[in-house]
Amino acid sequence: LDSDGPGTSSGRRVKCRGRRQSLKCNPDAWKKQCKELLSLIYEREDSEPFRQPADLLSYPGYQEQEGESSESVVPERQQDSSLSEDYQDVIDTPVDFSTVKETLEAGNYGSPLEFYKDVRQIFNNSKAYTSNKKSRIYSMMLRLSALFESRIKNIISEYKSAIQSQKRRRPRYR
Ligand SMILES: O=C(NCC(F)(F)F)N1CCN(C(=O)c2ccco2)CC1
Repeated sequence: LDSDGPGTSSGRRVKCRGRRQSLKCNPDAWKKQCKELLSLIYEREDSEPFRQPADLLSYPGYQEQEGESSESVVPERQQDSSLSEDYQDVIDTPVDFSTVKETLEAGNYGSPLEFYKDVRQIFNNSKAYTSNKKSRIYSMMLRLSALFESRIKNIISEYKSAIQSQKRRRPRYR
């Protein structure tokens, strides 16, 4: 916990005095922060392979968009669109950003930690599926994962301190 500055000899956190709406104390602030983080992810071209489920046969379309030699984007295991059997064999828990977005917008995440768990599954699936650490999609995942981790850690620590300060404060009689 960062220091509260002078006047708190006990070192107790007084940052959450008064209205809960202030940024540091609102235990619901994480929802908007995660929506904003998801928008940022969608803006990045690196998220394109992860915006829809990989078991669709839309994969061949992906090569046209790339304009690069098809080897660079088609997963090493598959040079044709039969990705689905292979992908489903290898990946037990397929997840993509469209399902994460729906869950968040439906209010079906109870905390940013649940959101974090699903997004990390997207990245872990990509690590599990790739057979070549130099593949184009794998390198896209690495960049996106670095961006995500740098942003989610503050969302989670603010959430944890908001619920901590909620527990320690005197019960308020309504
Ligand atoms: O088919 C898709 N996405 C759906 C599409 F094509 F509509 F965007 N993907 C993304 C997930 N995959 C990977 O993480 C991966 C690692 C190494 C090579 O691929 C497989 C390929």
